[in-house]
Amino acid sequence: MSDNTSNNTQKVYAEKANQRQKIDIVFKNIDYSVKNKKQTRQILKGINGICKNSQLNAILGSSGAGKTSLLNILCKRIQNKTDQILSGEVLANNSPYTSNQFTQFASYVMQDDILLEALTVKECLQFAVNLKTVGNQLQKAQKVEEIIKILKLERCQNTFIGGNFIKGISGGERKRTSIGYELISDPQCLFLDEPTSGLDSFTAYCIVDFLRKYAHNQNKTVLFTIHQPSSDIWNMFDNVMLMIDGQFIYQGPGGMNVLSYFQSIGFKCPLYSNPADFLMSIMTSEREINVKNYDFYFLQYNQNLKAIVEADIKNSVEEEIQVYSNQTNFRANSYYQAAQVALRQVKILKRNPILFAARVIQSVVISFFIGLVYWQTPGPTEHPTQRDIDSKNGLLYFQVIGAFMMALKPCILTFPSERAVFLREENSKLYTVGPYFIGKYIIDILPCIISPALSSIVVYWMVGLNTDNAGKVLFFIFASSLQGLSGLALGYLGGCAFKNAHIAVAISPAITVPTMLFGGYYKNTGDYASWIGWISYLSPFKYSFSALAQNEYSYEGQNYPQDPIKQLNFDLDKWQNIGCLIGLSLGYSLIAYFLLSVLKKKLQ
Ligand SMILES: Nc1ncnc2c1ncn2[C@@H]1O[C@H](COP(=O)(O)OP(=O)(O)OP(=O)(O)O)[C@@H](O)[C@H]1O
Repeated sequence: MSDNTSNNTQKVYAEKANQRQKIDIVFKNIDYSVKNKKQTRQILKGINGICKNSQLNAILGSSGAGKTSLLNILCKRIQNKTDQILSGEVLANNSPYTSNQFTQFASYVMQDDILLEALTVKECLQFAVNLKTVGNQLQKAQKVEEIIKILKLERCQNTFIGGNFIKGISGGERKRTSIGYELISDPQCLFLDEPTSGLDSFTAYCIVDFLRKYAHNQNKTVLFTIHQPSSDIWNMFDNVMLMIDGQFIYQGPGGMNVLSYFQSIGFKCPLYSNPADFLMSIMTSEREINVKNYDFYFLQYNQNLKAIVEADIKNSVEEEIQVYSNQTNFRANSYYQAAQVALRQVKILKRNPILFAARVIQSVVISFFIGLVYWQTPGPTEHPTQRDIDSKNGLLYFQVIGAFMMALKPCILTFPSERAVFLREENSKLYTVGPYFIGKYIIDILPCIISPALSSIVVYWMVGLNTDNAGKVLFFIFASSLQGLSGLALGYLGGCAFKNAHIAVAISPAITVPTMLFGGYYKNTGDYASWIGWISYLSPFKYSFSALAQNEYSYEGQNYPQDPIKQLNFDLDKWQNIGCLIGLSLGYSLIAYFLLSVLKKKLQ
């Protein structure tokens, strides 16, 4: 970015900053414990503190000290529950806030950069701008440009985020994109969990430098946890909190002040040491001598610093937070949210043409082989034997399984990874569950319909199925496509229920195999034991097999002497089966939607 542009951007922000409200975040007597079957473990032990506006506030501490827990509590990600006991007060300008209110004045950049790999940096930011800001397309595009410039993402703005399948941007660029995502709503407070982890020292410096300017020039409150900052980064902190074992041993101005304090209590930093390294060396629980000193640190903190922190808390800003009353925080309507999610899903589909083509080619090739195996199976006018009818039943059931599996597998494999993106975006209030679900579902339907439709056409003509009228062919395609949708619905259900794709894939046969067994092909529908036969009503295979069989076996002229429909013992006509299939798919989709809603609540 040229210096001129940078200066102009800074000027605009400085002007805006004068009109913005300052927010101090205060926490009092925070006690946090987690319970498991065996024990209760206290993670934060009655701590008080303040994160001042217009300052860069950093939390440092030994591993497992409770830094992320504190951050999560301030960001309202941890609530009081049976296995998590939380007490104390968290205040913004001296008022408590809810998780929803938090998103109106603050944003949280989590440690993991959860972004969709098939989108470019610019598209990611554009998506967030569309859903989080008001204005016309031009203004929104300008906002994206602005964020890209501020975060120095110009060079990689059109590069894919990347991941397992697509080569993408670097770790530092990912982190800056994640920060950009949260900056879109121009929050007054920004919380970040280890924003420099895994980055080289220069990239880490650039990120902290940006955060410092952001806090200073725009009166923002910035708080983050950090491990092993370099001396350059250390010198940028305005306010430092040092934490050990759920308690503070220092809280106050950064830089030399911290070292002076520790020198005053008998711990002098060697002349050429990095201050952060020195502090870590006296805090880490790996050294026995440190652990012995912990009580001394706590005592000194209580005697020398606690009162100062409490005085700071008393003097913190008390003005009522304006965003609550101004309603400046924008949220797009549900239709717009669904449309944006759908458009993004189209992009993702288009970015994976090989995957899409593979699905189509696979279904055509498999259908071709099915066609060869069942080539011109005799119809009612060709003196069919019982074996011919059995073969045709096999073909119809195979068609039903194929349509189902081709929709289920890709969905169950990809949904768990997109679930993390959903949770992050939902928590950032980009959209609600309903519009997300509908927007994604509408687009995911397309490949699930196209593959069975193509496969139906190939199979139909090669096998020589019922050609009484065009309606028969169309019905076959329609029923096969609907069966694909039921596979998609069960795929969503599995994907929503399990966090990990491997677990979802491993467990899915536990649902699909029983429903397959009760589809009416492997055992006659009239022969199931009554205590277990009810499972057949939950089987999409039963309805689609029955619909296809009734479509096939009802000829206008001469019919099969054996009456295959009677043999199969189906009790519903073909349209009733279609109705049940639609109902079942909707039911599975609703359960998936419900699971997604529960999941969302869990994260908050
Ligand atoms: N929900 C939980 N259940 C059980 N233990 C937990 C839970 N949350 C946190 N802990 C434990 O509490 C301690 C503090 O965790 P936290 O993530 O806050 O530490 P941290 O200071 O951020 O550590 P690090 O720097 O290593 O990330 C850890 O020992 C962690 O294992």
